[in-house]
Amino acid sequence: MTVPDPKTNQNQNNKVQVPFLVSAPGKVIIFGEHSAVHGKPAIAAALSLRTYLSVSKSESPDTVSLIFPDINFSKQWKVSDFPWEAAAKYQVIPSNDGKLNNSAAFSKSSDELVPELVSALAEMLVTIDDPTHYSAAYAFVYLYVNICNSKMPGYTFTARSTLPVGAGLGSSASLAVCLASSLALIGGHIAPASLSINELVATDSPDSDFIHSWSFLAEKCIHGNPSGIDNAVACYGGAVMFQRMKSSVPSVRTAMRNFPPLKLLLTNTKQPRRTADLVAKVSALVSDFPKSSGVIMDAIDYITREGYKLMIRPFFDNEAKSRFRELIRMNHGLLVSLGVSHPTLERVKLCCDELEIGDTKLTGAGGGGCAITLLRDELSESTMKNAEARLVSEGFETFETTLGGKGVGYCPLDKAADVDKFDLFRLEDREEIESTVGVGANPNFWSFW
Ligand SMILES: Nc1ncnc2c1ncn2[C@@H]1O[C@H](COP(=O)(O)OP(=O)(O)OP(=O)(O)O)[C@@H](O)[C@H]1O
Ligand SMILES: C[C@@](O)(CCO)CC(=O)[O-]
Ligand SMILES: [Mg+2]
Repeated sequence: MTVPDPKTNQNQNNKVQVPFLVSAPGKVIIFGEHSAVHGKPAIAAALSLRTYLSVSKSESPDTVSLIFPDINFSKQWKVSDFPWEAAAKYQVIPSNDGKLNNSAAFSKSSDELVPELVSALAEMLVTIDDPTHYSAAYAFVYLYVNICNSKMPGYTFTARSTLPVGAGLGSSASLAVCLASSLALIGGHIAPASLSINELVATDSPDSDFIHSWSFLAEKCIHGNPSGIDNAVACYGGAVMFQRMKSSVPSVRTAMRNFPPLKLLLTNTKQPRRTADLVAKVSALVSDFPKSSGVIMDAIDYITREGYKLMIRPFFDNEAKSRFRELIRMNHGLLVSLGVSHPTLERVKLCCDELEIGDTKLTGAGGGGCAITLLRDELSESTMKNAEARLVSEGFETFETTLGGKGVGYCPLDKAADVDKFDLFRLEDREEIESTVGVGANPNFWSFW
């Protein structure tokens, strides 16, 4: 983490030049969604589908603007509308000797939202009725007052995803990581990223840890009670085994460097749902039926650990693959018993079972959203084409993606011409976003923390 000038709260070295872009990946949970919230381990990997966010100076210097076309939402505030005084009591501002002058607040704010600040921010959000809009704006204003300050000029934040939003692939966490990284850059708390796509990171950097801790709070604004797995993957990338610990003990995140090349089909049911509702539903079940639901959570725990053992074997051979598919099938059944499947997800599963292409489970919070099918090896191209055509004819959408990619990234927009060319708002669709700014199609534009 860099040390900002205490007067301006801006880092003098490596100061970011506006405009710029940041980006973070979505994720797929292989085992352990929902049980992860209740302290069990889960396994997830970063997707090549990502969220992109641009920061530019607002036309009017005292206006902060959000432009979120994927959810049909835009909003403006005046810089002076933000509750800076309330924020100052809890804000973490590193002093120039590099120590946190409010370290108690830092450790508190790094895993809990500050209730006084939440109520001070409520007034800025009163006119927003739609929960989708509300949660995205809430995450933004919470981070903005904590990470930025009243002396900074107004900026415009535009976000676009190549991920389906609210469909189980971690769109909220990838937005949370984009917000945390962009605000940390303009607040002068971190330096622009410098690692190229092929450089390996031996240990987490303080800058990525800073982004990670604030993205967790943004996820809290969106989800209520996240385990932290989604924003950890969106921030650090790769594949992980993750376990949330009891409060005050940090979560355990074990990078899985030899993640086997899984052949997955991703199917979006297009059934809308909110992770916040599904997490609350499972928590209610846990408190109504602690013993029965506890046994289900324990079974998912064993499945995840069995899956982990198979995945870290030096050879992910045919025997490992067939055991792995059994685990996928069992994990889905247990999620059904927790009440988080949906008729559309069951239709995807039925379709894949009938076509005998592999084993299917819901991924992410369920209730709609996406399913993953771990495909059998020997499937021909025409079998796969027919299967995808059948899923599409039933109203679903299939995705091709690769697993285990990079975490949060940064792309400077040096020339004025870049600003028009990379105007996220104007880009037509996922394909155009990917081909114009995408990390996959343009790896040389991007650096990573
Ligand atoms: N591109 C985006 N633009 C604006 N807001 C977004 C975007 N992506 C995600 N969000 C915010 O995140 C919310 C969706 O988060 P939610 O956790 O319900 O689904 P998810 O993250 O896609 O799935 P899961 O949590 O199961 O992986 C949206 O309602 C919106 O508030
Ligand atoms: C449902 C859940 O387990 C995964 C959502 O992607 C919630 C979480 O872990 O935060
Ligand atoms: Mg989410």
